[in-house]
Amino acid sequence: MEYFDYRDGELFAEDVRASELATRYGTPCYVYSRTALENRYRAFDEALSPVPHQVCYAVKANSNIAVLNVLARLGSGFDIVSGGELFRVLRAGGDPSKIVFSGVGKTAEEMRDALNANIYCFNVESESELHRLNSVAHKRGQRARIALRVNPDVDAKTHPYISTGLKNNKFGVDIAIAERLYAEAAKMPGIEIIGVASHIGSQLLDVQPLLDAMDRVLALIDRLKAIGINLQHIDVGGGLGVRYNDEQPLEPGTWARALLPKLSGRDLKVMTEPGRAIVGNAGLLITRVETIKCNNEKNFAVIDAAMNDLIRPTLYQAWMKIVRVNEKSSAEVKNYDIVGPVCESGDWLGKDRELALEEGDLLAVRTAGAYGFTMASNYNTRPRAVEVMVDGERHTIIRARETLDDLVRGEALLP
Ligand SMILES: Cc1ncc(COP(=O)(O)O)c(C=O)c1O
Ligand SMILES: N[C@@H](CCCC[NH3+])C(=O)O
Repeated sequence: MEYFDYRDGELFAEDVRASELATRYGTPCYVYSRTALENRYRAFDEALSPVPHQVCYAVKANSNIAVLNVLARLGSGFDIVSGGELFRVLRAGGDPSKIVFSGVGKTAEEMRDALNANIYCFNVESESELHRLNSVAHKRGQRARIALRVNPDVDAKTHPYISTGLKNNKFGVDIAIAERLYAEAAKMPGIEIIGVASHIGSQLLDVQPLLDAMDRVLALIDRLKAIGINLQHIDVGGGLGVRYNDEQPLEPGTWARALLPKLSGRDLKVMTEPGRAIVGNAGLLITRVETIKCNNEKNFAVIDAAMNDLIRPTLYQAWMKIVRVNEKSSAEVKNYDIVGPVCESGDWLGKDRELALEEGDLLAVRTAGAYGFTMASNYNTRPRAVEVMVDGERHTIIRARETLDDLVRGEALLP
């Protein structure tokens, strides 16, 4: 199902004209579809329905509290990586008993906050973290429920910046030492072992690396059983990709049908942490062409969105689809680099795009719901964009555009 589709040549977000949103809220403007979010969450929930499971949406992909709230209402849990994300989930009405806390550098303060909230599980990523968590929890007279996030050393075949399950990545505990660490954890007074986790990378299109990782994790689970450590859950991570261009994404149903048979006969709850696959195609970024210019026979369309709004193209050389909001144009089709106003040559959202453009035209960057706004910055003292949620014919601001005062908040002149 398409949530952002053309009707009579005009791009709609659900039942609202994208041009109406641009006029009403200004540009650049992130727009999310509530129906898309809900349907994508349900696709994961239903795919895992044959087994006890919990979908924990990865907050980093899009952490707006309205997005989190829509998912929390459907029963979603959350995968967090910071005290800030914990705060957001709680503010959004998320259930702490469905929170898993990943991340390689949890501070003692973050651990205390998460213990205070009584989250479901810490995904421990190093030996040092295990000792720190034990000591923080024990001092409070608590036991922290943990899974070790193991690094299974499989190649997820994705961009090196978003691959996380290889030996040379900083994530997780080397699976070769996991058994020893579990045995040590079993003796720690501040630790209760409940599971195991792995997450091998993002924008995965092939199920095989996920199956390979699972085989290694299941072998570990068997070794642990042999030494008397029985786990309650396996967290298979997130990472399913979406279609930016012509990729064939791995659908939740296909993924689950490949994964679940491996678990038959095992009494394990399945946890998963999808981010991009839930929000990626639930969002787009509307932007306006400010200036058309030609340098040395190269055409540039300078838009009012920039690398500070959407850094994926320049950071990962990610190809993101850029379309006209109004398909019709009397302008000549030319080859453009679509660039922002930021003072960096790397400030581009698309290169070599064949488009008919005039100054003032509206464009939309598709599949911008994941790792879009959450990676935005204020570089060049640019206020971050407004975020809007559409639900049928309704539309609401879920984050106001930043003001100039917002940008200097907390700064001070010398006395
Ligand atoms: C531990 C963990 N879980 C879940 C995710 C979500 O990944 P994705 O958005 O690719 O589903 C990430 C990010 O890659 C992660 O590091
Ligand atoms: N930010 C990355 C994904 C990061 C995954 C985090 N573990 C992207 O936009 O593709």
